[in-house]
Amino acid sequence: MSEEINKDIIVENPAATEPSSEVTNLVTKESTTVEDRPKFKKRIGDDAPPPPEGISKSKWKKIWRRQQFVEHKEEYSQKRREKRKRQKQNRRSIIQGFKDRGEEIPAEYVRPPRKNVNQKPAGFSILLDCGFDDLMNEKEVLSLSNQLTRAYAANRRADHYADMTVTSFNKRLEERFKVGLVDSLHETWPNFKFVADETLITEGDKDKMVYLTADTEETLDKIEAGMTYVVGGIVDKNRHKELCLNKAKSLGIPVKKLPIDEFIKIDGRQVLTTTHVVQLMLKYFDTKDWKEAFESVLPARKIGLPSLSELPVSDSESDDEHREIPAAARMGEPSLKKDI
Ligand SMILES: C[S@@+](CC[C@H](N)C(=O)[O-])C[C@H]1O[C@@H](n2cnc3c(N)ncnc32)[C@H](O)[C@@H]1O
Repeated sequence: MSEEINKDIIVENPAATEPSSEVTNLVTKESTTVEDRPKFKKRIGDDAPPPPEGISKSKWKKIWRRQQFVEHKEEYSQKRREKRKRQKQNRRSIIQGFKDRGEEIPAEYVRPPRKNVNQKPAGFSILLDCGFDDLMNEKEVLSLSNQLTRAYAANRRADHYADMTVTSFNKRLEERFKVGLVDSLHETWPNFKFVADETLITEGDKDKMVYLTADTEETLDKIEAGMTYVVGGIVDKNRHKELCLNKAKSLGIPVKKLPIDEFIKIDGRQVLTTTHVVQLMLKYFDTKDWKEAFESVLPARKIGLPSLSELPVSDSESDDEHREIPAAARMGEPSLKKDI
């Protein structure tokens, strides 16, 4: 099980200390007594014992968290299932309440459809260059396969769909789809092909191609019909610096980065996940507004807004549905925080 899932598990902290004044201000002005104050959720690892000598506090937290997760895996899964069930029931009863009162169901309770029936072709192509199998470990290949399924889902929902192809679909990535993801029926996905080689990249018309990479000063201003955009299909925690830049250079393909600085301030590195890049391109093409695309696709924490776990929560489970979270998360897609 990935650390990603581990980190997302939050446990009630019965012995929670009083919230800081900064956080309290965010909560509610009426909360004056301790009993009134909303409960705070605490992440596993926050209550780790003091670190052994020679290990930093943050590293120790990670080790502790992983250990706790392994030991209590089944218990956590069970809690998660129960919580999801309660949330579902809660949501259903709220919706039923609106129906019973003959009121319109508010937008936040209406789930976006899984596929967009009014889609139009965008006229541009995306090549997901997955020729980096040898540079990933098993977990990263698995993560990449999940990212591809999310890229496909995004392409199904967008108002304009791109023509997408996964290249170098061989080795472990192919194996993963043929075994673990066999039920996804990937071979039947519309507008989403899988090819074993990379001739579409190596022999494509370079004048109509852009290889996207964070490692360049050239900025991509707009997404244009008729163009082919290559996005690196790799999860490497940026171990392999300038990998795609160098590949593009060696093939004579122009490189460009997303116009992040022009529109938002990103906390940390500007290397995004493959899926986020695809989602951003689709969103931009639909809206022609980079700011909106960045704000709706990237996780709040990444662009300097409070993340889910930092926000105070009330007793009501349904409050989870009202927090400020990116569109992708609102659609029930897992965070890609650790997936780059
Ligand atoms: C996780 S990154 C891969 C990082 C890898 N070390 C590299 O050298 O590109 C996945 C892909 O998303 C695209 N990408 C990530 N951040 C980007 C950015 N800021 N601008 C343009 N493309 C980006 C690139 O195509 C990149 O190969």
